[in-house]
Amino acid sequence: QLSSTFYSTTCPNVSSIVRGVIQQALQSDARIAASLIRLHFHDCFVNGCDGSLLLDQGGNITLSEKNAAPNNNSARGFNVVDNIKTSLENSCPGVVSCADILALAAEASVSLGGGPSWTVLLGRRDGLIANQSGANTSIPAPTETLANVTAKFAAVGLNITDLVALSGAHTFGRAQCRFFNQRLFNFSGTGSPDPTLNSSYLATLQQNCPQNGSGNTLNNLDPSSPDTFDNNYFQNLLNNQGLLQTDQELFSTNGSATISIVNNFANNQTAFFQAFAQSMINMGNISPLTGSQGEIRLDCKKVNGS
Ligand code: HEM
Ligand SMILES: [Ca+2]
Repeated sequence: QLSSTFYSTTCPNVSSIVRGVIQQALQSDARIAASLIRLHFHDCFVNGCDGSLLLDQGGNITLSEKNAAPNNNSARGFNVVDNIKTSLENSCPGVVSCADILALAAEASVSLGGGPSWTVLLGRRDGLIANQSGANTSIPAPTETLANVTAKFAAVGLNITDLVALSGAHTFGRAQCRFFNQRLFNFSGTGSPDPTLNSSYLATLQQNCPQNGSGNTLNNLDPSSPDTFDNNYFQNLLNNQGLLQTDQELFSTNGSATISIVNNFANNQTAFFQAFAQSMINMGNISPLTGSQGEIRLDCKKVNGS
């Protein structure tokens, strides 16, 4: 059972310390807020929100989550998590878990980006293991069908409103060409691009991600406001300007119950912000370790004593 007051006597300034480090990091990296919220997502979908994503490979950690396909050369921001941890160890030694740092960093990142604030529930403890195969199977891939992605959310207790709201995190941050270039030239062996791609947006993307070009080139997930947390992502979907296949599918899958949710969020930013905050709380509640389970890691990259 998580609680909003978990650190109120042991680390009363925890939220402002987390926020301060992120604010500092944003000065030199406009993308870092997006990168940090993604870490919380990739942590929570694998063994619950237990900081398992943060463990480096080595010693008893034979196969890290960092090295799993959805994270390798993709998940970033680990150095900022370490800076937050160092700052917290200076103020409240041995008290705040790395799993809670990710939950707090996600909220601060959204709010600093112009999005909603919410009360973060706290008291998660850090796990002792990583689950690389779990990361490979439980985190949705951008080429999956909507039915598959929906099933992966349902597997952790999240419904289609959560799926649509949380996909709205693609209102900021970047994606490498390799995650969507299957849409640009020969979609599903048709010899043509994905028909749900807006034609001028398609031309831009083909230019930035040419055939035989580097798959690592970065693109804004939300071309209309790349670093701002707003509802433009949903307006983009209405214009066939979703970057990932899984983004556009939320609106372009015939008969899907997600369509009316996208329409609502595109027309009503307040409704999106409210739903997003609730869905972040729902995601943060996925199977936390509490009480005497796990530990409070002293270094987010390593299990204590290893
Ligand atoms: C619905 C299924 C989802 C899929 C298939 C998906 C897939 C992806 C992919 C492929 C990238 C680009 C990574 C790269 O280029 O290295 C990305 C980036 C991102 N994702 Fe998702 N994602 C999903 C849901 C979510 C959720 C639930 C959140 C958070 C609540 C989220 C937040 C982000 C953010 C903020 C970025 C940009 C990160 C950065 O710039 O470093 N995504 N996602
Ligand atoms: Ca945006």
